[in-house]
Amino acid sequence: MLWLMFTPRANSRAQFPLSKLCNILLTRRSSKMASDSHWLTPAEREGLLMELKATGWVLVEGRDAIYKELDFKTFNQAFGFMSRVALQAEKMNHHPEWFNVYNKVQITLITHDCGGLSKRDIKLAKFIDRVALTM
Ligand SMILES: C[C@H](O)[C@H](O)[C@H]1CNC2=NC(N)=NC(=O)C2=N1
Repeated sequence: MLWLMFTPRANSRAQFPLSKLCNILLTRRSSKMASDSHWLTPAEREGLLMELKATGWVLVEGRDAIYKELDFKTFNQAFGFMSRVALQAEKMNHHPEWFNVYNKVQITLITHDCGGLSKRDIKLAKFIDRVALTM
């Protein structure tokens, strides 16, 4: 009788069956695979990089990243710009590497998860260009 009282419930595993665990792992894997679709094909990459280079983005040496320097009239404008970009970056779960002094903002975009440029960098770069035009 005492043995029965201290033995874990025989069916405790049934509350979290192996099939449920497999489903969770498979779902994780497929959402990771979905994020792989953010890769650029060589043709996409060439075209999109041409567009971005025309607006002042350059390729970083020794790293598959893009870089741009932006000048504003005041610190307030630079910081206002950064605030708008920060909100978008958070929405996209894609964050810039950036540096600000007074009215200047230097931005590097790269996808750390894949160690290179992805569609997310292009999307954020285009957003950055649009916001900069409104400041
Ligand atoms: C775990 C989380 O999804 C990652 O660290 C996100 C967050 N922000 C990110 N930002 C950038 N620029 N690249 C990433 O790969 C990245 N990954």
